Amino acid sequence: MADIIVAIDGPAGSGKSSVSKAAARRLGFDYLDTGAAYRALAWFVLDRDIAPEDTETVLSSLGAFDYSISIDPSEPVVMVGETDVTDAIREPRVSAAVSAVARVPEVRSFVTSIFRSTMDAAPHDGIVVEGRDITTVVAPDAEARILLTADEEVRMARRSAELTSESAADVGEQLRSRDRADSRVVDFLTAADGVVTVDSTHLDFDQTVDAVLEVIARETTRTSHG
Ligand SMILES: Nc1ncnc2c1ncn2[C@@H]1O[C@H](COP(=O)(O)OP(=O)(O)O)[C@@H](O)[C@H]1O
Ligand SMILES: Nc1ccn([C@@H]2O[C@H](COP(=O)(O)OP(=O)(O)O)[C@@H](O)[C@H]2O)c(=O)n1
Repeated sequence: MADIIVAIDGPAGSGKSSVSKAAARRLGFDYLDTGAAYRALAWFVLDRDIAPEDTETVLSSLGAFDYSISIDPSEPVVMVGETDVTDAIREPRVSAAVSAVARVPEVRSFVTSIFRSTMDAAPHDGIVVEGRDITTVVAPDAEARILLTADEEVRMARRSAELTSESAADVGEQLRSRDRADSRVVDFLTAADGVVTVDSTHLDFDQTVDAVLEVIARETTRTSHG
């Protein structure tokens, strides 16, 4: 198991995956994107023509959900069975379905146990794990726990700047409504006790990575001294 666990939570578009990947690469750590599991399950459910809101059928499909993800920060590959779904899980139809499956407590405990096994099997000294409930539920004892935030307009602008066929207004509205739905299930907008907030509203990408690395260095020194 990795000696150092870095837990990072935050809302959509706050920079969790890009910043976590860059920090993991700099530290020689593994990287686990937990949102990818919820997205892959939403993809799987849609692929089987199951309505994402049909909780009973979603739960009965979990036994057939054969999920795997690479934890190399330079090459994240997401598989469901033999299908590479790395790109497909980012499609708007999957983003629109994901909150409905993620709100189900049995789904959350199912994927959380996958995350814990992945963390246990991680080969490097440390692993950066990012999502919505990592600092509070998945790894509350992590050596470093960070809430990555940025003002809503800034997050929407960053997401809209990505290559997409959708208008900025559509991207913004989808992001807002997903955050609204998700925040009814997990509080990822306020830092729990012991969680350090990094607000990237006025930081560029490199400055944000540096700020996160500083918190990791400080917290891991502190925890190793008891
Ligand atoms: N501090 C920053 N300044 C500018 N752009 C950023 C910053 N942090 C992240 N980004 C960009 O914002 C977009 C959203 O980041 P991403 O890592 O996908 O967020 P999340 O995983 O939280 O949804 C990406 O295009 C990323 O490169
Ligand atoms: N730890 C997590 C991670 C993601 N999720 C769910 O998975 C969805 C996709 O997560 P993501 O991290 O890929 O989303 P973005 O912030 O990258 O847009 C979220 O909208 C949540 O519904 C969750 O419930 N708990």
